[in-house]
Amino acid sequence: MSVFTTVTPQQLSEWLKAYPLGELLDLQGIASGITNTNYFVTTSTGRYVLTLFEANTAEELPYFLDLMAHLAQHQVLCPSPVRNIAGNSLGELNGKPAALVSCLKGRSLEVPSAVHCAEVGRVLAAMHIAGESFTANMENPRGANWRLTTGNKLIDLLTAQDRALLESALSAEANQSLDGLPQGVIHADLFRDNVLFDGEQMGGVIDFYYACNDVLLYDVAIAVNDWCTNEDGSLNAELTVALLKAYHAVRPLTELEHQAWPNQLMSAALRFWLSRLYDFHFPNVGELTHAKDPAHFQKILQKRINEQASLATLWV
Ligand SMILES: Nc1ncnc2c1ncn2[C@@H]1O[C@H](COP(=O)(O)OP(=O)(O)OP(=O)(O)O)[C@@H](O)[C@H]1O
Ligand SMILES: N[C@@H](CCO)C(=O)O
Repeated sequence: MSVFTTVTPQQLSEWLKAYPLGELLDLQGIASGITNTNYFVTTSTGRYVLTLFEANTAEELPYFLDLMAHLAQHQVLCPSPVRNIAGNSLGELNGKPAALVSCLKGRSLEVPSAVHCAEVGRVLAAMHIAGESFTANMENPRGANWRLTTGNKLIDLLTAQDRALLESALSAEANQSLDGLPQGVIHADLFRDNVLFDGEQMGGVIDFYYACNDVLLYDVAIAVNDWCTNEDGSLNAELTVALLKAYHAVRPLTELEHQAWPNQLMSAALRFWLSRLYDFHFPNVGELTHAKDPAHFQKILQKRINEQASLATLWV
């Protein structure tokens, strides 16, 4: 269930007096999502999504809301935050930071086709290009330093096999050079549950709350590891090439990026294995987010390490 903080129609009608959105017609809690409270809101001017932020503080949120506004202004398919009459897109409702954004069409997919993967590649490249003119900066909270310190916190809790896997991933990270790889604003969590599709038509990308500055190819690797992976953790060649080709058509990938591709796939798998392991071993009492299965990313990481040589052949 994803209404952690209840909002009544009366409370929302009162709150909406600060917004140029007309009269409240309907309010429906959204069942999916695991971190925040989300509602579909219909007013006399349209349909919106209301989010009450359960994890982020009011100080952290302007970067993400400003980024979404910037990307939407640059025709990237993503929610556009609604400003209130005073010009603010971040407010407070029932004690939580709260924002209204435009409602996108569609729903998330579990089993994408090559057409869907190509759409994801295209929108990701468009996002990376539009991000070039976004001036605010955010260090990656799950970047290489975090991966190293988190790996060190976890290592003694792992089985011998997992410890060996972690050691080889961390040592591959320490030996890779990121020099010359294009950097910029990345989404950093472009999984299937963060993209909405209406048939083959993309509604847009949601959930920008891990966005930050980092290597652009790393963002592509995060998406490929989720969108283009077979049951056994190996890469699906057709889906991978579809995503990469569509991306390349919008932002051409370089030879240096080709060389870095196997390692970036490995780093992206390591990041999510570690965050899932961390949530499993150190559950945050009182936090609403539910731990996801670390074994899924253990399998993907193992494949990315075992198949380094063949990964380079899946390219544009
Ligand atoms: N702008 C939007 N337009 C349409 N639907 C949206 C929008 N934002 C969110 N949703 C719907 O709400 C659901 C929950 O949103 P989301 O996945 O962002 O939840 P969360 O709890 O905030 O984050 P997460 O579950 O990733 O931790 C989505 O699956 C989608 O169906
Ligand atoms: N997409 C992440 C959770 C949100 O960051 C995962 O699947 O582990």
